[in-house]
Amino acid sequence: MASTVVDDEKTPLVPTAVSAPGKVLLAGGYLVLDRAYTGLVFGLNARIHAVIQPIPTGPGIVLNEISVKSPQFRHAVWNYGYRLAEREGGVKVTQLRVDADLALDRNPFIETTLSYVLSYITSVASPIIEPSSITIYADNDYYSTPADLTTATTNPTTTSPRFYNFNVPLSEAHKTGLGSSAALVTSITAALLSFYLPKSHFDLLPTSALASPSRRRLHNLAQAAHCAAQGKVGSGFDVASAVYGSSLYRRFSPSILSNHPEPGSPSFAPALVGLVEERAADPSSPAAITWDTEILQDAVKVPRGLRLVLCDVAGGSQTPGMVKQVLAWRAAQPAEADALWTELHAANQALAAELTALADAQPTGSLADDDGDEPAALRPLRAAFARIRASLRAMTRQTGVPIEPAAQTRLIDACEAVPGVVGGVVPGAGGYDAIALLIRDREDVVRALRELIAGWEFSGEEGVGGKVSMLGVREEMEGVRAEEARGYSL
Ligand SMILES: Nc1ncnc2c1ncn2[C@@H]1O[C@H](COP(=O)(O)OP(=O)(O)OP(=O)(O)O)[C@@H](O)[C@H]1O
Ligand SMILES: C[C@@](O)(CCOP(=O)(O)O)CC(=O)O
Repeated sequence: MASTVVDDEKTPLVPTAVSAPGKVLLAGGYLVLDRAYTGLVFGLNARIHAVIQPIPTGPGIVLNEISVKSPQFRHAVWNYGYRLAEREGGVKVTQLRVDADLALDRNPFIETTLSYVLSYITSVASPIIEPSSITIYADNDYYSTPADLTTATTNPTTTSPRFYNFNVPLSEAHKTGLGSSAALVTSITAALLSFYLPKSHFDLLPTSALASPSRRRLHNLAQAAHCAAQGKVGSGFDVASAVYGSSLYRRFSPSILSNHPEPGSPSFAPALVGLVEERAADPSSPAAITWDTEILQDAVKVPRGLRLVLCDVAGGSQTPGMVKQVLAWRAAQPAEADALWTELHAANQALAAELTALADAQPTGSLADDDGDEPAALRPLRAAFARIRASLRAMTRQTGVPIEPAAQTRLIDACEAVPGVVGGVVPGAGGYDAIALLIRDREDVVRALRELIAGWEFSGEEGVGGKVSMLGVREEMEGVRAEEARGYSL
């Protein structure tokens, strides 16, 4: 364990908690990788929470250690030592062994985030980082719930725990695809910045302000850390929605991140500050970087009385492989791809426009109100979903990649036939992972859908099969937010 003797004058650090939402890319999968197009992304009411607190030490001694744990999972403890690297290389973070006999179980998202955020903090504030411990809590819908937990929580004599103890190692948990890594990186980044930096430099309030410089720095830093941990520069819609919540999203130019130095390499720290604060790294470097991300919060709304529903399809798809194949096809067939991309983009825009128009036109009343037949106002929305699905099926046929495969077509068709279901799509990259539905927000509609899904035997063309389950999540407009640090426990 690394230790350093320092001055005993310290500013007291106070326990701090932050949460960031998961996401669903309702429309714009693949297209959003290209700045010419946008994605319609909704934040979800399933959040990842990070609670950070000081580790008490004896007078005059500072341990250079940050410990992170995720108590919902077995053996999910990661301890890190840190030190300033030479030649402005930032903070070097090294995982410490919890037990000499156990192999190191690395968590690249946590390790990379620590090295990015500590490098930034030591560059703009004190070079001394006091030790801390971080606890992660994930809302239950991020992972499929084992049957025994479901049974326990449906038993009327027990109350459902806010955060399940999944009682398996994280590597064995089945993710439901809500963007756990982006919400994790965003909440840890925001927690560290709030904890170590003075309010004058970083303040998460006010919660929604697009113009907030703190939120913008958080976005830039979390995107950089997430891409580095993933080992690739994706569109970043998941981190953007973790920070800003639901929006019509246009990605940043990939070149902003693709040439960034590695942690530990000379000048990593000033380059990172330049990237986060959008100023030239030093007087001799070229112009300042400006993130060209576009986040239109007002262009995304859900009309009163409607809600999103997500269903998890057991089995799942390998998204990275699908993305590679689709992009390779697009490069090989530019004319065909252009036509397809143009039509799908128009269909996606039409859905966003219909949702917003309907939300703005309904300042009172609710589309869930029961006055006999389904409101005629929902017809254009149905048409918008149908148009998107037609394009996604064309994409499936032309690329040969199972974006909306026949098994998903059958499932979405069946859901759309339930009265009160307005429309459905395969979200994100599509495939066998999930479906997203827009429904009238009524008990009877949810019940009918639940019954259909409970009895549904999913059987895909590629041997993918299993059960479908309805998640307990819905859309939420708000992005990252400060939480009350007291009161978190399993
Ligand atoms: N509760 C958690 N505690 C600690 N680390 C976590 C937790 N949840 C996720 N992670 C980290 O995030 C990784 C999963 O990230 P990945 O990008 O593969 O999934 P995702 O973001 O949920 O998926 P998708 O992009 O399909 O929505 C895990 O391997 C782990 O490193
Ligand atoms: C295919 C892509 O556009 C969306 C992938 O979304 P998801 O992980 O399936 O939710 C990739 C990306 O935007 O980075």
